[in-house]
Amino acid sequence: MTASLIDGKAFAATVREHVASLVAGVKAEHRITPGLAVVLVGEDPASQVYVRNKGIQTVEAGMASFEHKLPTGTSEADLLAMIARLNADPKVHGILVQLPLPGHIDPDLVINSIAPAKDVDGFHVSNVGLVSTGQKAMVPCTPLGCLMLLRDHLGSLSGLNAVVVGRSNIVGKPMAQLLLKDSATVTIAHSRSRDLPEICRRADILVAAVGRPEMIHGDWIRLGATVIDVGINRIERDGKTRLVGDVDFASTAQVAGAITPVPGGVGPMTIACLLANTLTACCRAHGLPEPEGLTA
Ligand SMILES: NC(=O)C1=CN([C@@H]2O[C@H](COP(=O)(O)OP(=O)(O)OC[C@H]3O[C@@H](n4cnc5c(N)ncnc54)[C@H](OP(=O)(O)O)[C@@H]3O)[C@@H](O)[C@H]2O)C=CC1
Ligand SMILES: Nc1nc(=O)c2c([nH]1)NC[C@@H]1CN(c3ccc(C(=O)N[C@@H](CCC(=O)O)C(=O)O)cc3)C=[N+]21
Repeated sequence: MTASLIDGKAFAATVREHVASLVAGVKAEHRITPGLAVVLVGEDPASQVYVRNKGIQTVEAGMASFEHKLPTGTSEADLLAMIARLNADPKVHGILVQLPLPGHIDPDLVINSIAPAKDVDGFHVSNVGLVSTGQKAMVPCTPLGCLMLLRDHLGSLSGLNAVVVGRSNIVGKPMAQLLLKDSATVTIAHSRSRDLPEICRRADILVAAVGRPEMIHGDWIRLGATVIDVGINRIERDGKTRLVGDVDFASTAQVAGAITPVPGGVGPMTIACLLANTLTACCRAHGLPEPEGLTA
């Protein structure tokens, strides 16, 4: 069997177009421009690339982009003060603080200082609680993007065995919550799990969010499974720098029914969902009808 490709890049483009057309409507009818503030502390080159891409795509969708680049040595107090200003700024509907933060700053403290209604990453404890109890929330962008791809590919997830490899607060745990909400039977595996290949072989849906290049092999995959590869790993091969996922694409594509590529899979969906969340936050802030089809 040869897997079909789940084209996240193309799907993300349709999500961004949908967002852009709704943004145009909000601007024309209500004279409101949705705004996203992105805060980057430090010089991490990968983070700089992501932040630049987010800024470009925000503007392309017709929204306002506010980028705040702070030096590595910025104190926690100064960062908290900046977030307080953004919380109070009516032009800012969404706030994203790029992770990871430098070691002297407590990420939980920073994330929980963002106004929950502006927390477009969905990382604030109150959004975590709202998602896990199935209430209206800001849903984390990467898991939301994965869910959109899965629903588009499979229709219903009800009753399917889903295995999430990875239990981070930003990907694994919220992914598991969303799969559970869609009535999948969910297993969360991690570095202490025994016999990971055997656990993965039970999966109708396998979501890999590990951060280990090409760790998951084709012989761990159930025939016909749907594989979502969240991993973004930069490696050296044949003297070139390449981007690979947490799944060994070549061997997995022989067995799976469908698979997301890296690049061009989950990554572009993450940014599309960030734009969608910013529009949703803007509509909620102004009492406008909730945009349809953009959240979980
Ligand atoms: N496409 C996108 O938009 C995004 C991609 N990513 C990528 O996704 C990947 C995961 O990110 P993130 O969740 O932040 O990473 P973290 O490092 O926070 O979490 C990794 C998880 O994988 C588990 N793990 C590590 N090694 C193993 C192993 N050998 N076997 C089983 N489980 C293991 C860890 O287990 P334990 O808890 O026991 O340590 C942990 O739960 C990375 O490649 C990252 O770059 C992240 C965010 C967005
Ligand atoms: N507060 C916060 N929120 C995040 O959502 C967040 C974060 N911090 N820190 C880092 C991770 C990582 N992340 C990615 C987003 C897009 C791509 C993406 O678009 N990737 C392209 C390729 C990009 C390239 O070539 O480097 C692709 O997969 O096709 C990847 C990774 C968001 N993250």
